[in-house]
Amino acid sequence: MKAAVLGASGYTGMLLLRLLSSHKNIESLIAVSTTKTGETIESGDPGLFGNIPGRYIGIDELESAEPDVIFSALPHLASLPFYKGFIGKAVIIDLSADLRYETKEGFEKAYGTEHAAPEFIGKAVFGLSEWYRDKVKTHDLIANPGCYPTCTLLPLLPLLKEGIVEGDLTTTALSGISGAGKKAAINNLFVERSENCNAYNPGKKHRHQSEIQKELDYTGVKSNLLFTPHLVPLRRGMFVTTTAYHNGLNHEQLKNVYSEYYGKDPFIKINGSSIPETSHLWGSNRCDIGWEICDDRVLLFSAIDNLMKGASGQAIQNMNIRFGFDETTGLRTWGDL
Ligand SMILES: NC(=O)C1=CN([C@@H]2O[C@H](COP(=O)(O)OP(=O)(O)OC[C@H]3O[C@@H](n4cnc5c(N)ncnc54)[C@H](OP(=O)(O)O)[C@@H]3O)[C@@H](O)[C@H]2O)C=CC1
Ligand SMILES: CC(=O)N[C@@H](CCC(=O)OP(=O)(O)O)C(=O)O
Repeated sequence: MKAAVLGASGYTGMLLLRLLSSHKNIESLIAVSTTKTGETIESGDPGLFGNIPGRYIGIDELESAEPDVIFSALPHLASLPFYKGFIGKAVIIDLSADLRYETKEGFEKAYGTEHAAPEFIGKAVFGLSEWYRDKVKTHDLIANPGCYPTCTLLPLLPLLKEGIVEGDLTTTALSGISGAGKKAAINNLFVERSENCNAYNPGKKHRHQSEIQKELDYTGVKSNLLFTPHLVPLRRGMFVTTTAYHNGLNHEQLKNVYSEYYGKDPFIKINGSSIPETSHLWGSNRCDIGWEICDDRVLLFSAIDNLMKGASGQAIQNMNIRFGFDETTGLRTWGDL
């Protein structure tokens, strides 16, 4: 199969190329770049050490390359103009937020800007793999979720679905700096970020509040999320703590619920009372889930690698599901030291 990556020199694009280069079902890899067209792929990512020969091509050359699957790792609204030419010809997996909302209003409210191609809204599946696996199998447009929504939703959804948790939910989320992408920004400089930690865009000021809330609402259970993201001085990694009120719960029941929902999922590790750590899963496509019951409240802990399960890894997982490959092909369940 032939795979193309748009935005190939950005963080998630680079990681997609690396992962796809050792994926047994990918015979040919096309790296599309706006800033590096014509340059060798290795010059854009010296870490590859010759694993992907060839050069970056421009977007105008993509159609003649005839890809079977296109990963778009471009900023929000940048890839929509290219969609039209590939509908019906290739499966598109978009890492941006362009197609994550089912309504134009939902997107525009969260992003404060007009949607560039509303005709595609509602045509994509929200690619939270463990929840929408059956729909991913049949869709040619797959909207990969954001990293915060992936890490927050995975522990919460089973509990809402079972009616164990409802009402006010408080989520504190910590992200590594690579979550902000490779673009140059003063706030992302080493001197600004090392030995430093702060919250940003609290509550509804962050666009992921509504991306998470809409998915919680689809369970049919009423909830009210208060979401606060933080930047922490890690290169990669995300840790989320959600506090929720429960209506009578013990450790064993919680363990049974998670086992029922995720027991067969290769990338979910049910930690129980052992609190997850980002360093345990770095480089893997895992989400580790732990918890602590405190009287009438439960603390849910979850950790992912923002560039893997939060972006490129989940995108490959979705490709595997869509094309009927083993879900773990080209991905790891173990973390690096
Ligand atoms: N970083 C993360 O943890 C996560 C990111 N995402 C989403 O994935 C997408 C890619 O993110 P990420 O790889 O981190 O971003 P980067 O900023 O690292 O890379 C984006 C790449 O897109 C290309 N590009 C094309 N047009 C533009 C433009 N107008 N402005 C800036 N870049 C442009 C550039 O590559 P080139 O010149 O090669 O075309 C650039 O390197 C985004 O939509 C992001 O929201 C989703 C989940 C997690
Ligand atoms: C640290 C940091 O800046 N994180 C990004 C989220 C990255 C991500 O997953 O989100 P999208 O795919 O929706 O861009 C932010 O807060 O906007």
